[in-house]
Amino acid sequence: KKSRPGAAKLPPGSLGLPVIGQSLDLLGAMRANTADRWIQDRVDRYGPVSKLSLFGAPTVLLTGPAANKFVFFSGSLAMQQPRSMQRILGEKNILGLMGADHKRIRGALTEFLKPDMLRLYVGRIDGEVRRHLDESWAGRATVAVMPLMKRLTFDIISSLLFGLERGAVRDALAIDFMHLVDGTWAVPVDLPFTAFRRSLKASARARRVIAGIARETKAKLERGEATRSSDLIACLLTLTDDSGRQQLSEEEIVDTSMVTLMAGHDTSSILMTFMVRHLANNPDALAAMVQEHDEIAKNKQGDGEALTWNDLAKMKFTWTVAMETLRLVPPSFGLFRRAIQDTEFGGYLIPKGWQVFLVSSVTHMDAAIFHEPAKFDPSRFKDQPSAAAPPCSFVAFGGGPRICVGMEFARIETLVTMHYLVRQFRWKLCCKEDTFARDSMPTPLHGLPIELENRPFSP
Ligand code: HEM
Repeated sequence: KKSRPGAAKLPPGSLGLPVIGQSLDLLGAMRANTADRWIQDRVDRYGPVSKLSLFGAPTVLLTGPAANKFVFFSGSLAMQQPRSMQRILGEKNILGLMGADHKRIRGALTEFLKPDMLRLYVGRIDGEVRRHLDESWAGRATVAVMPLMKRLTFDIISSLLFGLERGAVRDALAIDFMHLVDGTWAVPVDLPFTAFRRSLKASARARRVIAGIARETKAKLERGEATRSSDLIACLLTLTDDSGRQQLSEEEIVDTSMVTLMAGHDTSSILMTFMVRHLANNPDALAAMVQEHDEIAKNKQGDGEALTWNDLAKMKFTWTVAMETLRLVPPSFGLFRRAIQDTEFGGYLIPKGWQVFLVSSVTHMDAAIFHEPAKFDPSRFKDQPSAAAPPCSFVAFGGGPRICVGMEFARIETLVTMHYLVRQFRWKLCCKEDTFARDSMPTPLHGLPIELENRPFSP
């Protein structure tokens, strides 16, 4: 029998110091890469549901597959994005929307990010990856992987979003986005010389550029020089409601583009960076990947022929390497929600207005779900690539109605990049320490410098 909300009691734990709570402790642990331990210690002490306070709000910390399912599907929880993020990405950005508004914008994004549409863009991604490797990797003795991957994923997403080719506009936008990301987790006080002020300025510049591109694209569509499948912005501009009116306002189109630019390059660059690191430490996995990609290359007409959708379908082992990398180093450490009404989980009350903080690492490192969880072992995802584990156990992309809408896109760009990387190069890590800071995304020491060599022999 379901108990009446209000009958349950608050979870165990302490709310800590006023205002500060445990935020500084947690942020410190994230920077020292001991946050997984920090969370596990709390779970050992209080169980999978406990209270604390983070970023100025009383918070319930949740971990484990049942908690994941609750957070992904509960109607009592709303998305919680930091105020700083909302100011920077725009008031109408999808992360802040709920109900019908969320559905409409998510529907518009899905129109563009669905496999049927994405298969048209494999060639364009292929071109971006090859050019990037030729210009920034080939012939160098050492490179820092993370900044290069950030630039590559930024170039790919801006090409697909706006058809924005290389050049001064794209370079300026890339720099604005670097500043913009710095302020998304800042205290949202607009004062001179703060990261937040710099971020807001970068955001305003980026928005002007995007609004300009939207106007140009609209004119091109009217003149018949662009079609709905030209790029995301053309796709958003051509969506109409039942009465034939444009579905999204200009503000919504700009905000949606801002989120997609940010969400669409920061996370996947981390995945690719950590794949490079894991492959350097795991020669067997690298050898299996090389075999997979050599096999695909054999069926191509010379070096010039771009990869196709069918080639990507053959990169099964490579995707297990990506999944295993995401399990060990999920780009988002945790997801935030807010209770919009009193609700209950695991016999405890989550009062209206409280924050919920869902941490994925406890699930990903649970030995009952993933045998020998500390071991890098792509084969655990072999038989059921997307669900080797029980439901809601692999949560790097979230789940439920707000599961990452760019998952398929991330898969494509990762597979294309890895194909050319393992075909062309061999590498060694320059830093032996296997550690990274979480800031809030995983950041390897010095951007992961590697020694690079051309692959001695490509069959
Ligand atoms: C390895 C790469 C990626 C990872 C690990 C990742 C992870 C996630 C996660 C965990 C969420 C859910 C957040 C939550 O529930 O609080 C999410 C949502 C989202 N992601 Fe991704 N993401 C990746 C790549 C991308 C790409 C390439 C795009 C765009 C092209 C993208 C766009 C989005 C958007 C727009 C949402 C919000 C969806 C909504 O609220 O309905 N992501 N992502």
